[in-house]
Amino acid sequence: MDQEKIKTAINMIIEAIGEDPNREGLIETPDRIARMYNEIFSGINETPEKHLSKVFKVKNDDIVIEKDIQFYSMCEHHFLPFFGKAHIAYIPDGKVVGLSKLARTVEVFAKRPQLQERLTSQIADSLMEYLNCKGSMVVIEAEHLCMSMRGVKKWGSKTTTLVTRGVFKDDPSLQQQVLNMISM
Ligand SMILES: Nc1nc2c(ncn2[C@@H]2O[C@H](COP(=O)(O)OP(=O)(O)OP(=O)(O)O)[C@@H](O)[C@H]2O)c(=O)[nH]1
Ligand SMILES: [Zn+2]
Repeated sequence: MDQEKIKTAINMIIEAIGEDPNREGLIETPDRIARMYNEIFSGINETPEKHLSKVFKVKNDDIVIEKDIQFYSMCEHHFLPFFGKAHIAYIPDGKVVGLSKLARTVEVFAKRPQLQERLTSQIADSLMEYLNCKGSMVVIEAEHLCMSMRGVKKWGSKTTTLVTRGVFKDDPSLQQQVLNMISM
């Protein structure tokens, strides 16, 4: 990531909104924002492959659910945060991953300029691709600051997205089982 370019751009934004980039409180702001972008956009050039390739062999093919994985992401339209919880379910095919790797996968895709729909499908697709599981289902519930602090200003509204892949795709009873377990 080009830290110097971010600093120059933020400096210009500060000037453009009619503020003084040299006043005490703002003087370090371009540098702070450059460091912050480095952190919150750290998933741009990452893939979850390294997290999902360390697997443990199992004999069963019973459902695994990791729910309430909290995340923060950035709306690509306004560069404002959206945040909430991701719930991941998958049906293994002879191998499972460490539970933390599911949360790491969420982080890789959340730390980019995003759309909630894309975030949801990227997580589901990467489980299919790297874990070769029989099916994956991802539900994300989130609040978008671009909906609450500006524009339409609907504070507290939530967006829910659901993606199913593999054996979950055409099995409403399996999907219902996951939804029941998520709401436990
Ligand atoms: N589908 C989807 N839309 C999103 C997401 N994040 C933000 N948006 C929407 O993106 C849209 C961008 O609409 P535009 O009309 O281009 O921008 P705008 O004039 O700022 O729109 P308003 O928010 O209605 O003021 C808005 O409706 C946002 O609510 C997301 O994750 N998924
Ligand atoms: Zn937005």
